[in-house]
Amino acid sequence: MRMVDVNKVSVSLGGKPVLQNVSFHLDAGEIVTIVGPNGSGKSTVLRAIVGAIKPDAGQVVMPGSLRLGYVPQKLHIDQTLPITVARFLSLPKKRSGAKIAEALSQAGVEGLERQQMTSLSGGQFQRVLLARALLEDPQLLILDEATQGLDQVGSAAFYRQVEDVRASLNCAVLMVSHELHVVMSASDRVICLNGHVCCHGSPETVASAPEYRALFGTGTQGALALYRHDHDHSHETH
Ligand SMILES: Nc1ncnc2c1ncn2[C@@H]1O[C@H](COP(=O)(O)OP(=O)(O)OP(=O)(O)O)[C@@H](O)[C@H]1O
Repeated sequence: MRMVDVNKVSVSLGGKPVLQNVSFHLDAGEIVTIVGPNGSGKSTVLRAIVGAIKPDAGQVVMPGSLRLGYVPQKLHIDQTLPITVARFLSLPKKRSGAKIAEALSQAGVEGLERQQMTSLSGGQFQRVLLARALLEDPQLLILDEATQGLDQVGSAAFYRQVEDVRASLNCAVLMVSHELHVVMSASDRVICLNGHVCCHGSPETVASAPEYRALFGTGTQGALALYRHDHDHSHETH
């Protein structure tokens, strides 16, 4: 089932063209990753999808009833502000203890309710943000650089959690990341953006596309193979 159609979208910001004629789609249950250099318009596409920006041309088509969950890059919580995880998850909407416990468990951080937000590790914090998005019971989960500040092992673990969430909720996932080899391996399809769609397809197709290599070099594919090996726990000889 078609979930989101980004149809020939162009956006200018501050008089500068940021997106030109960008088209792609997202089907139910798919994990799609947008990669691209700094300033290539990745966040702008997400903002157009969530309705925070109106395209100058083209349109984003999706069912009006679509439930979205959004995981931001980072959220700053004042170190002096005492707030527990359970309370944080009950803002702005009051949530039942059972619903909070379920979302934390789906995000892989069961039992954190009574911890202070400021005492969480980087990985736990991002998972609490994931839990917050899951409280919406999303049909589409959007993640914008959700693992900034985590090390590579932490990022890989986070994106594996996202794959588990997709498998159990059957939601579509659209994410943006700089960690090419990690996110690409967790994706069904990859869109390489640089103001326009440079190339798209399976992670392997994109990693070997000349347009992608021109932007990112050739280093990624080896890392991709390594991560896949790691991730599958397959032990065939290569
Ligand atoms: N409100 C704004 N006014 C003017 N220019 C903007 C505005 N927001 C973003 N831009 C510009 O639009 C371009 C694309 O920004 P965007 O944040 O979408 O890129 P990105 O690919 O997500 O970048 P990064 O990887 O650095 O997060 C950048 O050149 C940025 O400076």
